[in-house]
Amino acid sequence: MASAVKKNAHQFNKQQFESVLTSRFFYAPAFEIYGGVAGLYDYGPPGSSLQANIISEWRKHFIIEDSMMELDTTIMTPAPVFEASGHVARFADWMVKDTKTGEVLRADHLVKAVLKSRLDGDREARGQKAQPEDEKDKKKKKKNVKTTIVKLPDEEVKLYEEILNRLDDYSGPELGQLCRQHKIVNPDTGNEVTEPQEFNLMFTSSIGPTGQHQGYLRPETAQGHFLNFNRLLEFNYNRVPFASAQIGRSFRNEISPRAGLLRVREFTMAEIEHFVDPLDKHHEKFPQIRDVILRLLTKDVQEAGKNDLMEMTVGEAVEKGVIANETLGYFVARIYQFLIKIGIDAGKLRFRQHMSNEMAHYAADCWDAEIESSYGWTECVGCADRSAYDLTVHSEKTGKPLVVRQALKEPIVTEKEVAEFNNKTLGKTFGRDLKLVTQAVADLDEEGLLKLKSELANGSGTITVDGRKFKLTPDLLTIKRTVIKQTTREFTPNVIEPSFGLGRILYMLLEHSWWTREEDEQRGVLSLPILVAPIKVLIVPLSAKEELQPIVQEVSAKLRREGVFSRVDDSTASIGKRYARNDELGTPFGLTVDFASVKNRTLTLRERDTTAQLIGSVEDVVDVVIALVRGDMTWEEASHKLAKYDGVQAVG
Ligand SMILES: Nc1ncnc2c1ncn2[C@@H]1O[C@H](COP(=O)(O)OP(=O)(O)OP(=O)(O)O)[C@@H](O)[C@H]1O
Repeated sequence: MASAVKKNAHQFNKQQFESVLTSRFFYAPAFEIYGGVAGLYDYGPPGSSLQANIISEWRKHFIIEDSMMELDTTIMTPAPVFEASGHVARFADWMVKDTKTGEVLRADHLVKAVLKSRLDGDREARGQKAQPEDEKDKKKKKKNVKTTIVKLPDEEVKLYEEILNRLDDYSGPELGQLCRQHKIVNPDTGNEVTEPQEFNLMFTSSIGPTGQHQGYLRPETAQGHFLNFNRLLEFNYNRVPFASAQIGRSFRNEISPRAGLLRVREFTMAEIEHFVDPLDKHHEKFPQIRDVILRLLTKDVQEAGKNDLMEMTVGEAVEKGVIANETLGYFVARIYQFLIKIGIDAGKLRFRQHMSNEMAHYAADCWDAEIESSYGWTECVGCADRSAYDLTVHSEKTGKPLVVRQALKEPIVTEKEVAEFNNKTLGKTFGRDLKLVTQAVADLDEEGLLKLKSELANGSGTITVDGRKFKLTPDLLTIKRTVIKQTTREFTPNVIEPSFGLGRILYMLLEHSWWTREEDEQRGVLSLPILVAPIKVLIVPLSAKEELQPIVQEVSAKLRREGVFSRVDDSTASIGKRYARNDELGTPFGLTVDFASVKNRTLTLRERDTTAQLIGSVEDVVDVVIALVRGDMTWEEASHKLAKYDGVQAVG
């Protein structure tokens, strides 16, 4: 008989949850015994295994499924790369300082926290519920922005709401003006703040012993894909579309990281760059995901100051132009499927479209997978159509073409005016200015060439370069109407970029998986899907007696051989405590080795969420648990398979 999962109905207890994550060493502040550094975390054994399992599934779901080309490019990057990409000029946030203590605050976060707290106070004064906070408001809690229950004038409420909706629009000086206009001060001290200053989030470094080559730690893995574009293209037999993928560390010197794993200074990203013909963004596997239903928060809805989600299939979203094209839609749906597969709660997942003011000028469309947690809604995956921006800027900076040359099925035949130069006479006439003159003629459009042609027919013409006039005569060049047959097409591919932050996803997954037992709210369970659970099977010998050891060894050896990650808990704690501890680690199955195991070769199998138990022979139970871990069998099927042992008693 299937047992039910009995969850405690009480509210999520964040303190209890976070203390379990630390005590079970999912992750913990790095360098703690030296006092720690904000925004740097170390993952312990369960956190590392969980991340490795998420990555393993990510590789299967994206790289293997779509035959992507995997990369591992360097973290240390010379400055010109980020000058070209725009990061040196623009990858920055605005910071302000407390005028007395010097404490550094992110300007937009400060404005948001203070105005939101005033609005919350107003809502309470009006007897309404406060708005749920989002990740960026974490500062508010830490910074003790006390919500004062005061009713505000209606026009002030409207103004604050407008400011909050358009927060991304404000420049640094405008944020400073908002602080002055609305008397926004450091909530911790009541002190005024300085004028906002721009702060680039990249960590700088220098390459080589003399320090003359400036470098940066990459803030994303993407540039490594773009710089290797020509090699990747060749690897793909000079054809698009194709995608490259990379999992690796990125670094951002966040101004004041205060939201646990959600805003850190060093983190693992998994990024895909899908290179596609700008004239053909259809995706051949789109029909496979067409019916995936998504919850979308469109830019139109947000720009109207609302929050309503639209539920529709990806097919419909692309057809109606809500999502810009099939390839972008394909990746949005694949991101959704991945997040659900690893255990993210579908009810706490939405895709939010960037509003016009958030989107980079070159981007065609951009959707963030946002996940809800006790921190509010947080972007965990960005998915953007970045058009031809990245390849174009690197090509311009280096002079190296980053383009696709494609043979045309049908050649394009056109007629146009073409200048033919007589290099001998030109060289004699113009000497060192030869290149300047020929380039200026080559740059003329059809109209310019026709004008010059008629001037030459009348004896001579002139061309002006940088204010200097050069006389051209028919012995120097002729302009002829020529038939041109174009057999290849050259274009810069567009890039669709899904960009995952693994730490954020991992934290969300932990929070969504957490609950406490009805009978005892101190007993927490992490219902991680088997697929990603750090340890799959816990082997628990009932006693420390020697006689149980051979079966413990036998079972763990068999599981090892089958590639099932198990762990023996032979500590002296009671069996209940040992199971409770492993429920907190998210271990889905337990095998109890007791004296009956020795006498009758039986094992007891326990399921984490329901605590249901099944008994059977060592062989059958081990086979069943392997099938369960591989997803080849459900618990229901396991119960049927082991039903023949009903009535067999465990010694416990
Ligand atoms: N400081 C950070 N700590 C942890 N993860 C991060 C951080 N910054 C970005 N990420 C992750 O990398 C992904 C892609 O980065 P992207 O540049 O799109 O983020 P972003 O828009 O700068 O994020 P935010 O606006 O929250 O700072 C994000 O969806 C997120 O999962």
